[in-house]
Amino acid sequence: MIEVHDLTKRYGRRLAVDGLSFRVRPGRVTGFLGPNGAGKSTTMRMILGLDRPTAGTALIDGRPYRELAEPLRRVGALIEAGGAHRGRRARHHLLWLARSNRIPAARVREVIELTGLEPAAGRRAGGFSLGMAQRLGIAAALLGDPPVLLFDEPVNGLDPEGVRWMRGLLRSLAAEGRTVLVSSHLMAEMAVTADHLVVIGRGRLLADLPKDDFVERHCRSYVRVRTPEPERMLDALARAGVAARTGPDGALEVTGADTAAVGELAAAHGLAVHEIGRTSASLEEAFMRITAPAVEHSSGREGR
Ligand SMILES: Nc1ncnc2c1ncn2[C@@H]1O[C@H](COP(=O)(O)OP(=O)(O)OP(=O)(O)O)[C@@H](O)[C@H]1O
Repeated sequence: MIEVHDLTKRYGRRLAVDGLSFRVRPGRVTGFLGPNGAGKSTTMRMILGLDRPTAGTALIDGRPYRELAEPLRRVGALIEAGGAHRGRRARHHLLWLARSNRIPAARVREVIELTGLEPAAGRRAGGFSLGMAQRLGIAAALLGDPPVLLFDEPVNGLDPEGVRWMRGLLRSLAAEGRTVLVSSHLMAEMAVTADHLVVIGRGRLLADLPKDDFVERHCRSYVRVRTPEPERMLDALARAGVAARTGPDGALEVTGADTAAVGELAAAHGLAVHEIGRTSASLEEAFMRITAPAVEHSSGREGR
């Protein structure tokens, strides 16, 4: 488990992380979401002891990172692709890491297999594609078989096959009962990968809830209906006491009535219907709506 309590980081006049508190539980993928500059990387760096908090605490299984004995066996992280010396061959990099952390060499073979790194294991890390560098970074993170894993924007720059592989890996690590925290600035990506969402903006917590609850709470569901006589349709709906509004493309968005009721109302008024169906606002729209104030505030204050 990861516990962040009142975590704050100030860089000069800029508050990168501002009194953040949340928990990351085992057995599920927790998506750590926020627009660019929201403070995700800074938070992860503080959890990993790479940055010192201005205030507050970040604990892994009840202890700060610096107090963990054999940290590679407690927590693994992919913070930036690779991390290996460019001239060093991938297998040698992993063997060196294993040796310096008293991890048996047999585990190196296992993580190479697990990450699909075999074809590149004998090559120098400097010539790696981003996809291979990511796999090497993940192999290193998994070396100590840690119960807690952090990934900072792991799908950035990956091709579709790499993205699919990464999603599967994150899900299987969580299914094994590990604590998995994954940052992203793309809601659509977390929608397919995460079970739980922690959303931040401008260093502050905006939402912390199961993904399904997020969808239910923020993704308004409505009946979309297109008719050549929208004004008459709006009038009929209003007289029936059903809320509706005109959407951006001219179709009507009706809430509080199901498809059948809307269709029957149209028929009763002799209105032609060209299109009708239930739809819901996308997760991406909901994410933009929630984080928009933080983004606007940020560009206003920082003059970016
Ligand atoms: N070492 C640093 N010195 C000064 N300011 C920093 C430093 N690191 C981060 N910041 C600032 O802190 C804020 C949060 O940055 P951070 O990288 O944590 O955000 P992020 O959510 O990870 O964004 P991104 O997705 O763009 O990486 C930004 O305004 C950034 O410019």
